[in-house]
Amino acid sequence: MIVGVLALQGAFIEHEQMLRKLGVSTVELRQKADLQNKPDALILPGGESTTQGKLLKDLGMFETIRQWIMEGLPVMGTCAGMILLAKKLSNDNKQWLQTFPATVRRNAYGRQLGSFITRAPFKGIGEVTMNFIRAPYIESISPGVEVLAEVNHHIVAARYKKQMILSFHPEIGEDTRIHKQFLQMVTK
Ligand SMILES: NC(=O)CC[C@H](N)C(=O)O
Repeated sequence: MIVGVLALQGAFIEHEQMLRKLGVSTVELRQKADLQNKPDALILPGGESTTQGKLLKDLGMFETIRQWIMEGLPVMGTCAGMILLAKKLSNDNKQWLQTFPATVRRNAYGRQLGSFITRAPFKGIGEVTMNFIRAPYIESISPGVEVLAEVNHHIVAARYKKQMILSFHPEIGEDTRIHKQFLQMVTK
């Protein structure tokens, strides 16, 4: 299995390290030429969604990646990645790939003081540590979306078909269980 990690900006190296720990090969997607071979799954890392979205378009990568996801390529979007996948953003008039039928709020915990760590249950795993960094959360979901985790009554992780979105950063720390769950979704 080869997982493509979008490597334009943000926390992509940490995802690659997690996957390496799990014995999975990765390929960095940095430019259009990197999309010649379709990977078995995709990770859209945290970072700054506007920058990432613009780069995807400017580099001519946007349509291929959107098409791949629409065709069912499994994808995990964390933080900025969640924003890129959301069908709608409640507090931003931009929109990006729009493949995940949910409304997401950017910088939902505030811009400056919006970073924190907590522990909460994650469906199918149990309690996990969650690192929030100027994170979004999910304000509403469409039918067919499965909630995977909630913190303070806000949805912070969800799944729709082969797409998984997370408000927090599962690539921080030593816990590989969320990546493992994602890989199970890829192989099923
Ligand atoms: N850690 C993150 O990915 C933060 C996301 C960032 N606040 C954005 O709106 O793009």
